Amino acid sequence: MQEKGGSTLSDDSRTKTPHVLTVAGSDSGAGAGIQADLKACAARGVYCSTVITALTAQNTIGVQGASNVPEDFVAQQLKSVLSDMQVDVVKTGMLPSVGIVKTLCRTLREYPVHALVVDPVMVSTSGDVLAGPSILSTFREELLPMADIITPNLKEASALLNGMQLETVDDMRSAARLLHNMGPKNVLVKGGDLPDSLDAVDILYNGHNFYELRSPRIRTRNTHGTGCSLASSIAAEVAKGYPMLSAVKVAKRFVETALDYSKEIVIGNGPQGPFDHLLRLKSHSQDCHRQQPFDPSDLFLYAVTDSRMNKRWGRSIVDAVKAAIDGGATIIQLREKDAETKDFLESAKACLRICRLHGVPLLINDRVDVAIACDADGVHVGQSDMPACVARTLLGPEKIIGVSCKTPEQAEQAWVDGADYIGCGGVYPTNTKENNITVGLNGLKTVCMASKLPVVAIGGIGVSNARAVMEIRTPNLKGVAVVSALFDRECVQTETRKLHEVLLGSNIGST
Ligand SMILES: Cc1ncc(COP(=O)(O)OP(=O)(O)O)c(N)n1
Ligand SMILES: Cc1ncsc1CCOP(=O)(O)O
Ligand SMILES: [Mg+2]
Repeated sequence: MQEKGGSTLSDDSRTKTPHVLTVAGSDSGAGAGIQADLKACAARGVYCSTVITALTAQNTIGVQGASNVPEDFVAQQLKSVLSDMQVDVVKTGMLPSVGIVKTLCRTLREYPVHALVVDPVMVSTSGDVLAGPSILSTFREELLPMADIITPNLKEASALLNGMQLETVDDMRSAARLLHNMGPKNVLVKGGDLPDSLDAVDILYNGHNFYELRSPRIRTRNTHGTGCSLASSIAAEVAKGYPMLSAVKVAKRFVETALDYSKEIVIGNGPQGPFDHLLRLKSHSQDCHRQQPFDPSDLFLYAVTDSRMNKRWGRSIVDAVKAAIDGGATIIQLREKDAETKDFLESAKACLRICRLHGVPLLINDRVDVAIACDADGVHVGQSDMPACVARTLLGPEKIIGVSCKTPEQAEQAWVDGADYIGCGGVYPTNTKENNITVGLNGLKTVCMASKLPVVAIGGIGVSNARAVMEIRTPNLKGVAVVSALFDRECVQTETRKLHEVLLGSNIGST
């Protein structure tokens, strides 16, 4: 690894960030090329710098135009990055001229890196030529011998082997051996285009062993950029320090997961769409998305379910949630301490559909994993649950996070951790939560005054005392959270409605 660089910090004061430099062409449609490399590296948690070799005008239909970057400007970009930025792995994609390949090889000799991943891009997935045959001999003589791995598809392997026919897995093994003789340490021949195969088969050869890497073929239109993404994901794993076989396996699993996730996304009108590296774009029907960012007035009447109570009264969680919403609940928390994870997830998905239809946010108590799995609107965590800052990292910036707090210090920490609201209590004694210390109205007031976040009061609250709670009248107190007074009753809807009226009568939520 090269050590050149201009930092004034001493080495032991720095944490090394894994860094991939991609040397490739720009794809205006952002499915492949530099753009795919950036997304793949971001998804794999690795920094990615970029040297652009060509600009292409392309979309899901094909490549409409290409313009090479002048060789000396490619050289300048390479030098800028490699002389300063502690690159671990260089990954190459579209190298459109002999001059650019030679420039790259020369610069890598001057600034050696830990590993070189070569995706010998020649033809785009749409069939357009991105690097002509004139380049083949320079690839063979200069670039391939420097590579730690090359990742040709069948067409590229065949072109590098003077048109050798590749139709079977045995052919792929022979090709891998012949390509290995050209100098790269590892060869991954990708068999995605192999005819008559149910599985996708790739062959990895390291000069000693063949590895046949099989996975189910994913039927999707959205495969544009898979080659670039696989190569940059391999580069990312190698940059993290993984050995080549592990890097290839993890990279393949990542690309397959992303392809499978993106099977149905629709971008562009052409035959080959891009896929979603960050696993975020899958379309949910309009009514399935929470429309609004968190609104503190949602805390007005906060219904918190309890599986034991619902069981006692012979109703499902879904029925309980429906009834609470019909009675006027403004936010729901599923607090299912006894449920099996699988059942909890199923119930959560069903409740989420109802909540989304009514525009009521649904949070999950304690279980960040369940919240992620069902795409709930957020979580509520206590002082001994997953820290809110960790939940925030896992859930992302848009989800709602509530934290239980009994003191101003805890409220301050919740704010620092990126929470959206705090739940303060038990205000009154409760049988719903064992060994829970009661803070009383004074404790509630102290926390509300100190908190930078909106507050919902919880613990022993019902129709008879909700008004007294709200009458502490601090601007931060936005509502009450209630379990037994709603769910340990015969008719959830009636009890919720009564509480709703009391709260409206106390005229809060408007402050
Ligand atoms: C709105 C609200 N406030 C407080 C709590 C209590 O959370 P926690 O302290 O984690 O206790 P459990 O509910 O997990 O027993 C809450 N659930 N909701
Ligand atoms: C979960 C929780 N956290 C503090 S008190 C409490 C229980 C609230 O239940 P109830 O509304 O039945 O008193
Ligand atoms: Mg908890």
